[in-house]
Amino acid sequence: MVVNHGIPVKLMQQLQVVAKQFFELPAAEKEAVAAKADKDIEGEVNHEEYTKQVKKLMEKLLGWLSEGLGLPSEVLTQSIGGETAEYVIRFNFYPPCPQSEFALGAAEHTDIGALTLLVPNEVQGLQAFKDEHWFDLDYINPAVVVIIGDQLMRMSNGRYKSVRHRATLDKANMRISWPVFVAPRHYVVVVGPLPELTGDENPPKFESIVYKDYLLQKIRDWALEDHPLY
Ligand SMILES: O=C(O)CCC(=O)C(=O)O
Ligand SMILES: [Fe+2]
Repeated sequence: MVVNHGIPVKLMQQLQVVAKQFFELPAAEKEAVAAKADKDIEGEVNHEEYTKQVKKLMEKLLGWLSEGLGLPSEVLTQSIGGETAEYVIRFNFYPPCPQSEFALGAAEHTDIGALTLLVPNEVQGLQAFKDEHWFDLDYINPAVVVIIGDQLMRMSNGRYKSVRHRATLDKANMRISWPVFVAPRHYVVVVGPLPELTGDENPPKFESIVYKDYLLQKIRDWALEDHPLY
């Protein structure tokens, strides 16, 4: 979790307010807003500014993670395609569920991309799997949760591990989370262990493949495991 992340707290609060308003709209209006390519929402939240700040933070973290591997800071960002890397923001809405012990908001998974920055609202729900147990990630305002994804694990030849995580439902409150994912654009970038990290003593633990093929493989595996796709 990072706290001094540089994303203005006011922007994070605006996101929360607007997402809540959006969720509370009747279904038909929701569709109308979505169809208008977020125009109404854009009026109230400075999305461009938010995206710019998140990208800056993402690049800073990728820089530190590169240095953590003993490599120049730009290596990881470059390896996912530099300026061509794809940033995707998702809004997850988890309605209250009185029988929350029988359901999950998001089934367990690892994130497919390189790195995820997640901002949750104040309702606890995110859990990470470690040492054979699920742990609650406590909500810390205004922290941003950093989740290592599959591509970072593969690029680092396993030195960074992608984190299994899931989201539970709250009995009484709606939970919202805003993850921003960074990943290569599907068709062009080959992702695999960085050559600087492999050699005779460190054979590659992962195959180098085009990101799109990795995605397809993962979706196929999920389908075989009967994982819900979302
Ligand atoms: O809502 C959460 O806290 C987790 C969401 C998540 O893991 C995802 O969208 O990939
Ligand atoms: Fe996730």
